[in-house]
Parts: sequence; C-alpha cells; structure tokens
Amino acid sequence: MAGNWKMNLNHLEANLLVQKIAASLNEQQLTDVEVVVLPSFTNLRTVQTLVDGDKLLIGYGAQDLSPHAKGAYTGEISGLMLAKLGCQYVVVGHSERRQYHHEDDALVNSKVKAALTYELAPILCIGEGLEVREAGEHVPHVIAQLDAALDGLTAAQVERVVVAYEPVWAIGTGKTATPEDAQEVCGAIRARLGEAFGATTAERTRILYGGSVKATSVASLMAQQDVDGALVGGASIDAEEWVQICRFPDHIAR
Ligand SMILES: O=C(CO)COP(=O)(O)O
Repeated sequence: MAGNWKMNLNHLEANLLVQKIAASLNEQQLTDVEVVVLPSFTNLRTVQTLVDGDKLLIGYGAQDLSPHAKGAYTGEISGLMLAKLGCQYVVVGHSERRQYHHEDDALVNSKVKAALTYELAPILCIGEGLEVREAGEHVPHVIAQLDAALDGLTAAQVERVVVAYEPVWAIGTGKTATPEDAQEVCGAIRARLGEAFGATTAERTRILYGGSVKATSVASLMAQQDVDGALVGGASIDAEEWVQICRFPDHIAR
C-alpha cells in the first residue's frame, strides 16, 4: 500500500501523520502488508528521522526524481540524493507530471533508469484519460506507455519496478474503476510483461491500482488476481482512512 501525499503537508504535519499511522498499525499488520509513504521532498528528512529513530516498519520514497545524477539543474533532486536519505521508492511518470510538466515517455524511461541506478524501486505510473477510455483504446494505450517506460531494461531490472495502473479519469474524482476494470488492465500489463520479459518476471513484478481508492473499495480491488496493491492519493493523508486501507486483509477476513 503506497500513499502518495502529493503536494500536501508541511514537515510538522508529516511527522504527526507518520506517528499516527505507526501507532495504529501493529507489527503483524506492518509485516503482512508493506506500507509505504511518499511525501514531498521537504518532508523526507523528517520521515527518515522518525522511521530510523523508532525503527518503524514503514517504507518511504519520493514523488519524482531528476534523470541526472548531479550538476547544473536548478530545482531538481537526484536519485543519488534520495538514496542517501534512505528512500526505497520513487514515483515516476505520474499523470500529474505528464499533464502539468509535459513529461513524455522518453523522459519517463530515463527517470526509471536513473531510479534503478541508485537502487530505488520506481513506482511507474501509467493510465489512460477519459477520451481514450471512452474510445475503448485503454488497453493498447497503457501497454504502449509500459513498453516505452521499460525500454532497454533487463528482466532483472523490471522485477524491481512497481507498475501502477492509474486511470486519469479516476484520480481525485471519486470515480474508482470497478474491480473488473482494474483487473482488465492490470491483467493486460502482466501478460505484456510476460511476453516481453518472461513469465517469471511477470509473476514477480508488482502491479498496483490507483485512482480514488478508499477503505470501502480497497478489499474488492485487492481481491483481483493481478492487483497486488494500491497507490492512494487523497485517502493516504487522512490517518484513519489510510490505516483502514492498510488493514484491508481484516476487511477480507470479516
Ligand atoms: O494519483 C493518485 C495516486 O498517485 C490517486 O489519487 P487519489 O487517490 O486522490 O484519486
């Protein structure tokens, strides 16, 4: 379960949220489900200090990185810097970056490679907009994004990538894809990984669904064969809601 905080929370609020999450989830729950938070850059040091200091079983990462290692790139943050802060993950190719910062498939591919260079697991976001969905072109659209983002990678590298299917029309809109919609595309992603990199790699690569995931919808999404986890935006900065989402196995058990 990965919580993308987006551009929310200052470092004091981040501190409080992580403490609330840690206090509400016991060791067993944090062992059964991998819980990761993805704060803004300015909160990473705070989260690192908490996680290290209290030996919390919570992972963390960033929401973007530069394709470059260092140099004259004002305003950019490199994978090297993120790795030094103990990040395990970094979001790459989020639709908000594709839309507002005009990131194209080639840049996303170079960011995936930069992340892997510094031992960060890229959370690669792909997904179609409403027009593509209404035209019935969502599967080929998403597969083309996947192919472009993974171009030039070995099977071993692909296994470290986490693929997140996030239909743009479901992000922040309250419109969750149905579990069947999510499965259709996540299944197609796994099939494509199998064709391109072999069955073992397809099996080992984690595929998440993202888009208006809430405590009430997470269990039915997680019940789908090819949905291995969720990438959650809005609901991940609400401590109670997020804790309920991370406790999804309890909902299933009930
Ligand atoms: O973009 C998302 C996660 O990366 C999803 O955001 P919401 O959960 O707010 O729809």
